Amino acid sequence: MKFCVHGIGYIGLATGALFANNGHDVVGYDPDEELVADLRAGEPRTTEDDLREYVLEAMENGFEPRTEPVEADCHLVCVPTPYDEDRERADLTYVEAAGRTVADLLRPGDTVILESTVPPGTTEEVLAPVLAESGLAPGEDFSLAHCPETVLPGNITHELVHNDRIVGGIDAESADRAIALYEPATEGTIHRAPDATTAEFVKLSQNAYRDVNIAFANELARVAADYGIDSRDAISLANNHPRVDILNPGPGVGGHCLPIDPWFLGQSSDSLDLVKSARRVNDGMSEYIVELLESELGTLDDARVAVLGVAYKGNVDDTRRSPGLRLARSLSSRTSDRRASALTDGGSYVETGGAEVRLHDPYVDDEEIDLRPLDDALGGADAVVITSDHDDFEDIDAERAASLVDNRLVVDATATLDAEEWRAAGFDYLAL
Ligand SMILES: NC(=O)C1=CN([C@@H]2O[C@H](COP(=O)(O)OP(=O)(O)OC[C@H]3O[C@@H](n4cnc5c(N)ncnc54)[C@H](O)[C@@H]3O)[C@@H](O)[C@H]2O)C=CC1
Ligand SMILES: CC(=O)N[C@@H]1[C@@H](OP(=O)(O)OP(=O)(O)OC[C@H]2O[C@@H](n3ccc(=O)[nH]c3=O)[C@H](O)[C@@H]2O)O[C@H](C(=O)O)[C@@H](O)[C@@H]1O
Repeated sequence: MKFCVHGIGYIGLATGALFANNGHDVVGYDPDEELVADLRAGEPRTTEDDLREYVLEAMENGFEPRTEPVEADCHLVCVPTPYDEDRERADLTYVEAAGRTVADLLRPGDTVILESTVPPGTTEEVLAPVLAESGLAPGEDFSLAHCPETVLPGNITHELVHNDRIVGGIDAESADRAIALYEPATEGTIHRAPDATTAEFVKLSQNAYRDVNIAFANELARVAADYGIDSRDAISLANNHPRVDILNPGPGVGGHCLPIDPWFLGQSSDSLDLVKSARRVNDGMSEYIVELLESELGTLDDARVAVLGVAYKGNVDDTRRSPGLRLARSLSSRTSDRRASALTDGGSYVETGGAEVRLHDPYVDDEEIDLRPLDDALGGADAVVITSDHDDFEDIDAERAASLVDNRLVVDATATLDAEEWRAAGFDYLAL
């Protein structure tokens, strides 16, 4: 069968490779010429070694990256769906643009599947009308379904094949057709949702659930500190109960999914309450760390803070909505304008006064972020904060760090370091 995947970033690339490695003829269309050229040169943009291998295997199996879309039996839409902070709505312009491209190529009998994460109702109310501009009727002349992607960055290749999938069609035949495509290619169970809107809702519920669970862990961390106990010990003990599974506290929730999908979920509803509170708790963690540092150091004026980790989580290079960058902004704006510390989005770090922040991250390569080598970041620091649980950070030599800093204080927000080793090197070691 012939596939055209629209958008071959993190998700489209992996999904295109999945279908190519399962015997289909797949074109990966992306307007980003550099991305396509890199791929054609055998350089997929991924830090995951097994995904790189999987994509290269797919290219040997005929997966073809192109800057032009093609006619296909199945169009898979994997374009970005960012959150528009000003309008407080999902930005669906990429979905609409992809829809128009598909409409120009659509033939009777084709199948269109939306994989991008979208607010409930998008497949039926936004994508279907755009596709209908082709002159073909959705559900009658062609099939249309939503099959949300659920892979975890860091473990994409495994989850691509093994995760269960949810498929919701705009009618029964659309769902049947989509299920028939995913079933032979994956080892997880394919679950049929009653309709596309339910499938969209389910995907957002999964991410909102995780966000709320992490918020609970973050709240427990703050409460545990008031009792002078270790929240992670307590959570680990609590999780021995057969029906309790609390996640880990940390410096806040980053990435482009967990912090925005709860807002997609509530886009056309006034009933979000707990989910909204969870967002506030998670976004408040950077301010909590600032206050912790302030109480330990007395003042942040003229303090130098080494923030280790600008990736949104461990072992990835993605800095979207990075808790480390958010903390850096809060620290650097602390004295000049407290309100600036309530900034909610990613973007590069801008110094505006307050503490001097030095950033280090061995996984990130981004010219717009002033990243320093480790020794430079630690040199003369009054405090060190760990904000990404990178494996590399476990190997930082505590004795060497002690010899570089001015003041031996470390806040290990991700519980990545060996506490005993850092205490033995003379550090005040604080975890969340
Ligand atoms: N990255 C992740 O871990 C996950 C992402 N998702 C969702 O999948 C969707 C895609 O996300 P990513 O792959 O991370 O985004 P990405 O930004 O890595 O890739 C999207 C690609 O689409 C291309 N594109 C933009 N407009 C296009 C158009 N009109 N036609 C064709 N291509 C176009 C871009 O050039 C880009 O290469 C989003 O809705 C996201 O929320 C879902 C699960 C996991
Ligand atoms: C329900 C679920 O597990 N969703 C996944 C999530 O991927 P993502 O990488 O964003 O999730 P994550 O590993 O929980 O990380 C998100 C953020 O949460 C933080 N985090 C995570 C777990 C934890 O116990 N404590 C914590 O603070 C991380 O450090 C990070 O800043 O969102 C992805 C997506 O939808 O894009 C989705 O495909 C993935 O399966």
